[in-house]
Amino acid sequence: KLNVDYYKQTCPDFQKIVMETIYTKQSTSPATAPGILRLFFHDCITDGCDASILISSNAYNPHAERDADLNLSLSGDAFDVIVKIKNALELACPGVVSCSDIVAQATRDLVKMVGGPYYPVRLGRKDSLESDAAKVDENLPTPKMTMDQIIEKFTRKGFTVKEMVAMTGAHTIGFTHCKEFIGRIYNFSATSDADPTMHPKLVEGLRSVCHNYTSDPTMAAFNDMRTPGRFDNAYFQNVLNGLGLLTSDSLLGVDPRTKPYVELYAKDQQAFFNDFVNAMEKLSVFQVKTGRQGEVRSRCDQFNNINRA
Ligand code: HEM
Ligand SMILES: [Ca+2]
Ligand SMILES: [Ca+2]
Repeated sequence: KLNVDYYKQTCPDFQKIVMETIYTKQSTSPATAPGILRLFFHDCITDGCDASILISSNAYNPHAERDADLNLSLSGDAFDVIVKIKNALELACPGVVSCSDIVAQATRDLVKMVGGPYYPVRLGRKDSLESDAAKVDENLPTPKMTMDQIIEKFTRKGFTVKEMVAMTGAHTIGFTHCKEFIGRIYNFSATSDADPTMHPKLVEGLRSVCHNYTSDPTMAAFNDMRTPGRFDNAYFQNVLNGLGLLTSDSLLGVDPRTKPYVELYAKDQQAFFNDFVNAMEKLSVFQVKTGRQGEVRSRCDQFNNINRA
């Protein structure tokens, strides 16, 4: 049903418009690429790649997905670039391109723009007719989960351990807010101030970044302090060197089910890119809606019937 040429007749400039808009946006706002990659993951893993995450709450639907706690830290730049692409597309070919296709295509283009691999994006998704904050927690992994719990979140949806590790290589770009790792750098345990598996230099650096995070909760650290803006395999090298930021990142380098992949990707970037591509192609078509299961929204943040609950 989905195919790469879906808009060839109906919106021939689709690819060009997405490409030009992301390029301008990323050049001025480097948080865009990591922001949209995370947004895409959160959208797809919660009932499929259907732009459910873009809906804004309103009086009829007061708890839309993006208002869930785990989605509050999604980057404003990511939502913004989607609005910009949608506006340009509505001028060129009104009512044709779905928001979910825009997110999928823009994610691929932005990953490529910051140094990541290219992969084909099949098109023809419809946008969701629901968006419910209550569905988020059960679907998303969190940094304090055990590896059993994290693996279960992914395998329940048909993703293998290898695909999970490859996709989490996304942490090679972007930021994490201090509150996500603060327990690792202060008062870790009765016997240790900091998580002993974390490199002392990283602990020191993070303490300085986060020293007043309670008064300024926007404080954040680079996920990959070595090449923070570049999509490469440095994340996996970090994980093996005690430079993983989240507890879940560090666990990937320890658990016998995930460690072999981390070791492979740390020394072979091409192996990481190949597995990332395969996993992202799979994620990109996860539970997509077609035909009457969805609609092409005219605004990405609203259902076409704005009274929809
Ligand atoms: C293994 C389970 C995972 C956990 C526990 C996890 C958790 C997190 C957390 C807590 C943050 C920081 C958010 C913030 O403070 O703003 C983050 C950031 C990020 N995550 Fe994950 N994540 C996981 C897997 C993934 C996957 C599979 C992807 C993509 C396919 C991904 C992409 C990202 C990106 C790109 C960022 C940076 C966002 C930005 O800079 O705006 N993560 N993740
Ligand atoms: Ca979704
Ligand atoms: Ca990097």
